[in-house]
Amino acid sequence: MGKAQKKTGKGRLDKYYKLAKEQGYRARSAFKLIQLNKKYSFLESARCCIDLCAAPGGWLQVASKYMPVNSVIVGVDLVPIKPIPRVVTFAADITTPQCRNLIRGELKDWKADVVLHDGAPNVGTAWIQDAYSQAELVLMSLKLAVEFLVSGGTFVTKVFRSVDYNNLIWVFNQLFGKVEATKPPSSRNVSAEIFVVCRDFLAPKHIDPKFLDPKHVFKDLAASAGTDKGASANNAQANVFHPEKKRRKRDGYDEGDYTLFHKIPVSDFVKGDDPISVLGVVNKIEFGTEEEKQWAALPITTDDIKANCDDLKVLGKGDFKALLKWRLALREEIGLDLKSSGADEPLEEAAEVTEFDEEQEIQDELQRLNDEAAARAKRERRRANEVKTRTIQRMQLQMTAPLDIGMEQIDPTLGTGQDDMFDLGHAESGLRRAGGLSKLGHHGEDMSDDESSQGAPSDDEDEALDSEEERERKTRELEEQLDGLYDSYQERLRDRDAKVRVKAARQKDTEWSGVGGGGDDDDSDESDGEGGWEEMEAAKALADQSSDESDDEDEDTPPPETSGKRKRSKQEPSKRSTKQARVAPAPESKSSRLWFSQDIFGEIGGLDTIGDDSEQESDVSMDEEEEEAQDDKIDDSDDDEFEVVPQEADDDVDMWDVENEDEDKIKQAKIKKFGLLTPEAMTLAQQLVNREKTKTELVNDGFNRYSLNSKDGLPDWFLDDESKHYKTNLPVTKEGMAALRARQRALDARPIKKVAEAKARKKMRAQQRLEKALRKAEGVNATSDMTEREKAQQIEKVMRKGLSSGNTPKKDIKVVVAKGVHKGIKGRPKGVKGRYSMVDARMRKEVRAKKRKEKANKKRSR
Ligand SMILES: C[S@@+](CC[C@H](N)C(=O)[O-])C[C@H]1O[C@@H](n2cnc3c(N)ncnc32)[C@H](O)[C@@H]1O
Repeated sequence: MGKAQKKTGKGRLDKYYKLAKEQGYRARSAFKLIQLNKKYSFLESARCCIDLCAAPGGWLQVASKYMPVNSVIVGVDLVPIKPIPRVVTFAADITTPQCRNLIRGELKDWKADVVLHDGAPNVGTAWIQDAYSQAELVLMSLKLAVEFLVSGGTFVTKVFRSVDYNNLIWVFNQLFGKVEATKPPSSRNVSAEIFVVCRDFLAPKHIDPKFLDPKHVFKDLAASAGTDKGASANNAQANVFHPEKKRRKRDGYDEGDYTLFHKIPVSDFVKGDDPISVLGVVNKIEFGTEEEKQWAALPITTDDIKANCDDLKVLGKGDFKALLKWRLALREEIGLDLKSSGADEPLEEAAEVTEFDEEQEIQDELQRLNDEAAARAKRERRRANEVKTRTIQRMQLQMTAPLDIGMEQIDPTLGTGQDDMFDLGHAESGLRRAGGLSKLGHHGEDMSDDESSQGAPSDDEDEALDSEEERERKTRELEEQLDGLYDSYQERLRDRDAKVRVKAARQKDTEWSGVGGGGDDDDSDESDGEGGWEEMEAAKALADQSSDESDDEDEDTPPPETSGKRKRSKQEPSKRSTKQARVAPAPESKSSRLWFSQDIFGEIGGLDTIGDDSEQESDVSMDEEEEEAQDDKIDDSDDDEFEVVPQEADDDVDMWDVENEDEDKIKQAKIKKFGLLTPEAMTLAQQLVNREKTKTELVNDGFNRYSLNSKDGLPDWFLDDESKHYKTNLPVTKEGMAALRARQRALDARPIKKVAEAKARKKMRAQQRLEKALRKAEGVNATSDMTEREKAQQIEKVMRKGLSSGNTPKKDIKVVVAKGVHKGIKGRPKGVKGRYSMVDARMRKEVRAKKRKEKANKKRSR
C-alpha cells in the first residue's frame, strides 16, 4: 500500500484525487482527515499526534498543516515515509512491541492528544479475511491509543462494516465518552470503510486486557447468544412488520446452513412459541403429516391461508396478520388455547393476545416514526437542494471556488442521505421548484423523482411550496440570471474569439442583403427583428404618397397587424427595446444608407431612422417637443402608423437618381465604392441594375415565413439562436458569382506589399540618379575650358548614366589559366579577345596568404 500505485481503475481518478494533486497532498485520503477534522475539530487544539499506518503521509501532511506550529507529530507505517517537515516517522509494524517502544522513545513522558489510524492490511485475499485483519488492526491501534492517549483525547480509526463492526463499537464505547461513526464525502461510496471518531478518552486506571484481545472481542461478543439471537429475532420480526423492505444478509450464511430456502411443518408454526420469527425467516409452511392435512381441511383454513403458507416471501403485512389470526383460531380449534370468550381464560393465551396487541402497537409506532423520518428527510433534502442550486449558480457566475467540495455532505449509510454537489438531478428539482423547469421543455415528465411521478405534491410539500407569486418571482429571478449569464457569455466570447469580433465588425459594415433578409445581420436584430418588411412598408407607403407610380397591388399589401404592431411598439416600448435604450445604437450599414437615400425617401427629409423603431424608442432623451416636430413632418394620413425622423442632407442622395443620364455609371461607381461582398448582394445588385427585378418583387421577397414571428418577451439568447437559423435563402446567380470571383481575382493579382515597396525603392533610386546626372550636366555646361562639342559629349555620357537602371551588366572577363602553353607568357595570350585575367593556382595561394598576414598585422598594431 505504501508504495505509489498506479490508479487506473474506473472512477479512481476522481475530484479528490485531482484536488490532492493540485494541493500537494500525497494521498487523496488526506481529504478524509480534513473532512473529519472539519466536523469534529480535533487537530487545531492538539499538541501531540500519533498517526498509525501513516504511509505515504497524506494524513501527516494534514496534521502538520492544521496542528499548532510546535506540536509533536509521529507517523508509523510498515513502509518508510518520505520526510515531512515537523514530523517524525518510523518504519514499524504497529502490532509489535518494537513499534510501541519506538513511539515511547520519541514521546518520552508526553501523552498524545490525538491518535489516528487509517490502516489497511496488506492482504487483499478474500473479503472476509481482509475485514477480519482490518478489525484486528483496529484493535491493535486501539491498544496503542489507550497507552498513549491523554485523558479526554481523541482516537480516529477506520473500520470496515463487517460482522465485527458492532463488537468494535461496543469496545470503543467502554473506553470513550463519545463514539460516532461517520463517512466523509471523500470516502468512496463503494468502499465499506467507515470512520469512527472516539472522543473523551476515559483513561480508566485499569483496562481489562480482554477489551483489546481480538480473540475475546470478536469471538466472545459475536458468540454471545443473547445478542446474536436477539439481532436475528429483530431482523425476522422486521421482515414481518416491513415485508416490503429487502434486508441484505451481509454476514453470509449461518454455520452449517448453506441454503436460502427454508420450510417448516405447520405444527411448528402453530405449536411454536415465536410465530412472528418463524414468519420472518421461513419461506414455506407445509401441511405434511396426517394431522396437518386435517387442519388444512378445516373451514378456518381458507384457500388464501394455504396460498399464504406456500410462499411467505411474497406476503404483505395483511397476509402475515391473517396467518397469525388463523394460527390463534386453529390453536383454539385443536384445544391448545381456550376460547377467548371462556370465563376462565388461561394465562398463556392472555399473554399471546397481549403480545399481539403489543406487536400491533409497536407496528403503529414504527409506522409513525417512519413517516416522520421520511418527512424530515424530504424537508432536509429540499433545503440542501436549494443551497446547492444557489451554489451552482454562484459557481457559474464565478463567485465561488470549489474549495471545500462536498464538505457539508453526510453519509447515507449513517442515515441522512448523501448528495453530490454536481448532482444534476437535484439541481433540476431545485430549478423545478423555482418554477424554472417549465422553461426547459418537457423534462419534468421524464423525471424519476417520486414527487413528480406521483403527480400531485404531497401535503408537506404543499406547505413548503411557496405561493404562486413567490414562484413567479423566482422564475423571473432565474430568467434574469440567465439573461445576465448570456450577456456575460457573449462578452467573453467577443473578448476571446477574434472571429466573433471580425464577424461583428463585418456585420456593422456589411452591405444590405435583400429586403428583410440577412437573418444574422445586426441591423435586423437592432430593429427588433421587424427588419426589412417593416422598413419596406414604411418606405412604400411614403413612396405611394409621394410618387405617381404607386400601384394598386402595393396599396393592399400592408398587413393590419404589422402597422398595429408598430403603433403599439411606439406607444408602449417592449422590454427588449427598453433594454436597447441602454446600449448605444450601432451605426447603420452603408448599404442601407445607400438604399434609403433614394429620391422617394429623400422627400421626407432623410430616413435614417425609418424602420428602426427601437432607436426611436430608445431615445430616452428625446423630448416631447422634438417628437411633435417630427410628427408634423409626417403625412397626416399616416400619422397613426409610424413616425419619421428627418435626416440631414447627404451626398448619397443622388444615388439611384432615375432622372440622371449617367445612371448606370453612377450606380457602378457607387457599387465599386461601397463594395458588394456577398454573392446574394451581388446577385441582387445585378438584377436591379439590369431591371430584372421589379419593386413589387423586391417587396414580396422581403416577406417570408419568419417575418411575422412574434418576438415579444422572448429572451435574447433565444432570439439570437433563432436568428442563426430562421433566415431565408436569397437567390444567387451564376453571373453574380462570376462577378464576385472576377473581383477576387483582381484583388489576388495585386502585388503584395513587399514587392510594391521594392518597386517604389527602385523608382526612388532612379529618380535620385537622374537628379544627380542633371546636376552634373549643369556643371559640365558651366565649365569654360571645354569646347561645345566636348561639353555635348560629356553631357550625353552623364545623362546616359543617369537614365540607366544603375545595374550595368558586368562584362565577361575571360579567365586564362597560366599553365601549359600559357605558362610564363607575358602580355595577351594568343587567341584571347576582350578582357581577360591570367590565373595561377600558386599565385592565388600566395596572394591570399599575403592578405591574411596584412590583416593580422593590422589587428596587432591596433
Ligand atoms: C490507506 S494507507 C494509509 C494512508 C495514510 N493515512 C495517508 O493519508 O497517507 C494504509 C497503510 O497502512 C499500512 N499498514 C498496514 N498494516 C500495517 C501494520 N501492521 N503496521 C503498520 N502499518 C500498516 C500500510 O502499509 C499502508 O501504508
